[in-house]
Amino acid sequence: MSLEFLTIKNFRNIESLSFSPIEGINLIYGENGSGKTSLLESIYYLSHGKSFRTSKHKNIIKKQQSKFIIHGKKSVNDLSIPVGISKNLLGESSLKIQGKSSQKVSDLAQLIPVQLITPESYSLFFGGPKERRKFLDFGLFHVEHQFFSLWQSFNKILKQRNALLKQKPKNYYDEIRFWDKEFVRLSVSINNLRLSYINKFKQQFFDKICVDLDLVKDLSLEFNSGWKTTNELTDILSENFERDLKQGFTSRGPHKADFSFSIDGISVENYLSRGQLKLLLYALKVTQNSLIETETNKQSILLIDDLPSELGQDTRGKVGKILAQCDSQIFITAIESDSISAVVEPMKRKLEMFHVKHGKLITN
Ligand SMILES: Nc1ncnc2c1ncn2[C@@H]1O[C@H](COP(=O)(O)OP(=O)(O)OP(=O)(O)O)[C@@H](O)[C@H]1O
Repeated sequence: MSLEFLTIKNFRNIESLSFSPIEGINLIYGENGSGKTSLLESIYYLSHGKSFRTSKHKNIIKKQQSKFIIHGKKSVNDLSIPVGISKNLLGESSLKIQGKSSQKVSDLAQLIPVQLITPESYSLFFGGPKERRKFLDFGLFHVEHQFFSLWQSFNKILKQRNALLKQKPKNYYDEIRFWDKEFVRLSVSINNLRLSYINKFKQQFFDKICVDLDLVKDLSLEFNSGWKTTNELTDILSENFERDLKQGFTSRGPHKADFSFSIDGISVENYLSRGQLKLLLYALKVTQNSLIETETNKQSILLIDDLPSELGQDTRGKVGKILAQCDSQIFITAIESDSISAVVEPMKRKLEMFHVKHGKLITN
């Protein structure tokens, strides 16, 4: 169930590169600016249909070239499924799965669950709720089949509701009241799926992934649905109607959901050190991948950019113990090939090293 082959053309500083990753740990190492992150970025692009570094496709296409191409083969139950994506300077994309053109990036995403950890990822704890919702919904997208279509339908209605609140056309009050029935129905369904996912997540996190991690001893995880669920959402929408009308958007609902971690009532971002927050982040991502793996039978992929950055030897060992808890195919970048030995040692998985220089793989 891993990515068994990858070809990249005209992506950042990579003119043409092909390689066969292994199912275990793939270490991509090389000097600053050699193309390590670009390689990870291409795998991320193949699954998400976008970059994690920029929203401008022109930045990604190799200078003086007209388009990039990423092609991969994913093994699924003894089948090798070819997948590919390309984009040109005009922003036109082409997406293929098993030789057939597709319009939906979500088909690619379903096939290849890819999560990313970068040195900046711990901002998940500091940033706004949007990032945390994205994290949660990534798991739901893979684990709960109905989630994606419910979420799409909900967003259509939310957009419509917000437009009515902003523009206030004739009869807007009756129209909003009409749409609110569906708004509430979808909100409750989405919230139920999220609650059930959070419960599974908590179990996996506390009872499996973090059993030996002192860091989480007094940790608690709180989920906020986006409205006070002890009250009916219909009543809450009515109570907030005047305020929503003034603001021009809907202030309560599953689009406002969030989760937070605290230790003895203090939020983790105000309590833990940066290294500890990074460790917690690894635990969250690994929990998510291992849940996807147990619930769906898919092998997921974990991309880790610049793993050694800011982590001491002891913490690297703890990262290794956490990573050992999932069966994901792992891609790690580092400048020095020997800098991740403390991480790899407790994982007890096969390791293959790939040396990148000037956008090319070189054999030592
Ligand atoms: N569109 C592009 N065309 C050509 N080269 C590019 C393009 N975009 C970025 N580059 C260059 O690609 C190189 C590789 O960048 P990348 O971020 O992958 O390096 P890295 O090996 O991860 O480095 P570091 O260890 O410093 O993070 C850089 O020198 C960058 O300037």
